[in-house]
Amino acid sequence: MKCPKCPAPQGYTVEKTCPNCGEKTEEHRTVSFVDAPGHETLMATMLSGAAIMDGAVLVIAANEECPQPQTKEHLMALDIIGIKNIVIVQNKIDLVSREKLVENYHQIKEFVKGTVAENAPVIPISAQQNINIDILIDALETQIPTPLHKAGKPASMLIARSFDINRPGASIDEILGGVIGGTLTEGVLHPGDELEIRPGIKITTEGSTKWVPILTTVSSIYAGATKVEEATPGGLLAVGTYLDPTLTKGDSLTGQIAGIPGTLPETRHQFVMELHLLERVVGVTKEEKINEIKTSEPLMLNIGTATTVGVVTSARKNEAQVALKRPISAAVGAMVAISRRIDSRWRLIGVGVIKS
Ligand SMILES: Nc1nc2c(ncn2[C@@H]2O[C@H](COP(=O)(O)OP(=O)(O)OP(=O)(O)O)[C@@H](O)[C@H]2O)c(=O)[nH]1
Repeated sequence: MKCPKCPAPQGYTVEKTCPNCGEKTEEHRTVSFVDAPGHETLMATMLSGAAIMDGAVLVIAANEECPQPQTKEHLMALDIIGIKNIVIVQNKIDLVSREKLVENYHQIKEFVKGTVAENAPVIPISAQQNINIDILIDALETQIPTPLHKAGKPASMLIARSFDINRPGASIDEILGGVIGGTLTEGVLHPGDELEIRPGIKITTEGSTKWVPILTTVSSIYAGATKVEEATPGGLLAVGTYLDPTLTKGDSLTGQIAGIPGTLPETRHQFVMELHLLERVVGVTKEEKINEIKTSEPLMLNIGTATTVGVVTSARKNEAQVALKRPISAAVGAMVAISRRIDSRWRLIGVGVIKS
């Protein structure tokens, strides 16, 4: 929300009235946040979220040495996935002296040198004490613009969640079918639009298996708690459909793509990707060199919101072919985050670009 009278940054507020002058605020922009995982969580969560992000806030604690292994891993992921709109937050400034703060700032600048975050602004804040949050919002506003350019294409949505129940408090006419949650990567979506979902459902008959795309119609759209008549790229949506709720139950459609029928990328059970491997494994105390990808090794692959395991069927220096355990719908040129199992955890080792 923004106050029409007070200039930014004091004008931003979550309140319906401006805390500064009492004027009624106006809705300025809807923003959704995807949290990155804590120490024990797999990188997949962060990588699958990364595909739908327009920008990133890299939070660094001012009272710790920078970089921490996890921070390194996350910056590397942003770098290779190609998220360029970044704001660095130097948090917990209430816990350190001015000298320590400056020292930590120089560590941050040294750490991001030569990376995608090299020129990102560093905003010192205290989340707990509510210091400089308005300045941070201002920085987000300029560094991460609303992705208007994506709206002029056929609607395509990456599905991050799917549910068998409607939102609590939904009216009776809305309780119709399964709900899919995610974000539009392109295009504009309205209630009443037809939707195709790919790869769809797995059907096994007489020992043979095939994946069949699902067709449905949008019944309602929510952006956060607000029912909307039009959804555009940016922000997380809950899209009501007329699907049998058993099809959307328990995140069963997570990783699939929904869009205007006939415009979605083909379903792939295997593909060849061009490889861009990192030099070293990041995020482990001893940074090991990354060896070449070998035939028969299993890899965890993140494409959009999909996570699948692929077994390498042939490998050359800059190229690998993988057979997928679970098919995906993805276009040529789509980015694949590649992880390898190292010391019982999946670790990011590079990216691939789908060739065929
Ligand atoms: N003093 C101080 N403490 C803070 C500040 N921000 C967060 N904390 C504390 O730091 C701790 C960790 O905060 P979280 O929000 O859980 O951090 P996180 O990065 O999500 O942690 P993970 O679960 O590991 O991802 C909590 O105890 C917070 O109260 C701050 O600005 N100042």
